[in-house]
Amino acid sequence: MEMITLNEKMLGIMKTKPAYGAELVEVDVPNPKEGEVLIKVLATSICGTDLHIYEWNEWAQSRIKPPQIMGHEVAGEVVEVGPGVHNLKIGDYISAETHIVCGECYQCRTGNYHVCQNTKIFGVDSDGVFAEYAIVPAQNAWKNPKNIPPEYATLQEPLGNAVDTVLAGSVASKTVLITGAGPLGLLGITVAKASGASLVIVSEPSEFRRNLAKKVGADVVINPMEEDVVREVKDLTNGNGVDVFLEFSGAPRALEQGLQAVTPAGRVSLLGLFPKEVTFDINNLVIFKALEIHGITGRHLWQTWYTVSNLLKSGKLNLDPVITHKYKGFDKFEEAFELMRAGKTGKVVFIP
Ligand SMILES: NC(=O)c1ccc[n+]([C@@H]2O[C@H](COP(=O)([O-])OP(=O)(O)OC[C@H]3O[C@@H](n4cnc5c(N)ncnc54)[C@H](O)[C@@H]3O)[C@@H](O)[C@H]2O)c1
Ligand SMILES: C[C@@H](O)[C@H](N)C(=O)O
Ligand SMILES: [Zn+2]
Ligand SMILES: [Zn+2]
Repeated sequence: MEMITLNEKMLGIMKTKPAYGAELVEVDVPNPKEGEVLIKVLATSICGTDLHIYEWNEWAQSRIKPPQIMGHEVAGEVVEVGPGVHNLKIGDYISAETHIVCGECYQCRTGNYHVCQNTKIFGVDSDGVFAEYAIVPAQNAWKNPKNIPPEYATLQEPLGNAVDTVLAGSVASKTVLITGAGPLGLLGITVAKASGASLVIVSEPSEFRRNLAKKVGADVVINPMEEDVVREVKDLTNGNGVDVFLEFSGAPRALEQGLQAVTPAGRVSLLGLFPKEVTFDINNLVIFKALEIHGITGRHLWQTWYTVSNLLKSGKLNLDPVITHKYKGFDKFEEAFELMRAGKTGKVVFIP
């Protein structure tokens, strides 16, 4: 095993108890076991899932077992390599695919790792990366080029969600409606523009996020609380409706409007998670329109990481306006979570 001298203690944001919030605690720097590496965290970002864990919603109560270090989006440098790791060495810069798949179930053995029946999520089902150091399973590491800024490299995992949604079909030269300009919708906008969409229309109730959507590259923004989304979309597309509808909000009304606004035989990709069952006119809005509909979950693992990495290297992604908050250290983590809760952020990044 390769080793270098490290601090013995580290600061980390820990879900210490089954209740609202989290605590900044000092804990031992962990040791990598068989098949694992220890990284020094260079940047880490907050995902909506971390917010749910922070808020301790129903899903978090059923899944998370405190005490646990939170966080799963990361860019780091390998500082210690555990036994049996041959693909990584000290000094490598890595990020992490968060879905740990079994490789043995029907889906894995037929190439559908993104829906592995035994998926464990790193940072959700195990300690995560909101800390100065973190353990990453070597099989889930993605090697980063050294010239990618850590605050971009940490966004690759959620960028993968956006890539799978936007690029589940072609967008080149097409007209696109995106509903929801939260952190993921914002990433979706830049992926769609970088991939050649001719017109990106964004529906988002929050003025703050509509402004961000504009800065990221949306051609037109609509406030669905005050404007008629379907009429606006039809007016902008010669009455035809958009070629592609990408749902990033999880709002039932947005789903219905998008299905109305997409052109017959158009493509629909659904990433947003709805709070409960949704009712809509499936005959007229899906079947008679002959829509192509995709459910999107996670990423198509490495295939998606290659696409994300190529997009980053192309320099075509406009990520700076998406990163609205950058914190040095974790001291102000409560402020960061509360701002995110209030919808007053794009992506929030910590530089430990
Ligand atoms: N399928 C997956 O694998 C996966 C992975 C990660 C996140 N998600 C889901 O993706 C969605 C987006 O994630 P996020 O972090 O950006 O969430 P978010 O909650 O920050 O963003 C949702 C946005 O939708 C907007 N919105 C609300 N009602 C709307 C309406 N009627 N029309 C248009 N927009 C509306 C909100 O104002 C908000 O800005 C969430 O539902 C999240 O749970 C899915
Ligand atoms: C865990 C979840 O937040 C993660 N971003 C995913 O892609 O599945
Ligand atoms: Zn996440
Ligand atoms: Zn599997």
